[in-house]
Amino acid sequence: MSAQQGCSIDWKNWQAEIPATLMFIVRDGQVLLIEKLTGIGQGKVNGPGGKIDPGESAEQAVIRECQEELHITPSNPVKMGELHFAMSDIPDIHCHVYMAEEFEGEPTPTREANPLWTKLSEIPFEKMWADDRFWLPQMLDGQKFNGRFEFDLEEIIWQDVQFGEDACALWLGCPLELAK
Ligand SMILES: Nc1[nH]c(=O)nc2c1ncn2[C@H]1C[C@H](O)[C@@H](COP(=O)(O)OP(=O)(O)OP(=O)(O)O)O1
Repeated sequence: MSAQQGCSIDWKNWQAEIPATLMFIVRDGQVLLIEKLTGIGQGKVNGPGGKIDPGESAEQAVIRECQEELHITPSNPVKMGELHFAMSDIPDIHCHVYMAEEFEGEPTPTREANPLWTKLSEIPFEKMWADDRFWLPQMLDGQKFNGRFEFDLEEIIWQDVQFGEDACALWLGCPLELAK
């Protein structure tokens, strides 16, 4: 990985085509991951989530995606981070990342996802997007973050991840949330 090279993205004026979400539910030393069966990242392990629909806030979207993908409804989601993905082969993505400790329902396999309760010490990074190892462990440790990644296909060619309260100041937010 050549993540130390210069970055070709003008992040100041960067705008993603796709606003999206991710949810990580943690309970009893385990995190609820999915094997993603459809959409962007099909075949990878990730948290449940997906695109934000027009008129939705990021929080509404992440709850809806958990309902659609796993038939569960997370309670009291906490926003933990924003991810900015400049991609080479698919549209750029701006992703809002949440954690929760409680949910209603029973995680159920669907057309879109298989639920995978995973020990926090056994997260299968080799089956996940390449960026996850640079923010997911810290987030599961309670740190908020802001991450920017430039990808060439599946490879990270530039990255910057910041943690802590300073990172929250870098969040772009969700325009629809700001408009509410
Ligand atoms: N580099 C990356 N690292 C990561 O951890 N998650 C990523 C990622 N790039 C994309 N994602 C996630 C964010 C979001 O949850 C998902 C993209 O949304 P999807 O295509 O799954 O949307 P939908 O479930 O709305 O699908 P469709 O209904 O098929 O459009 O992929």
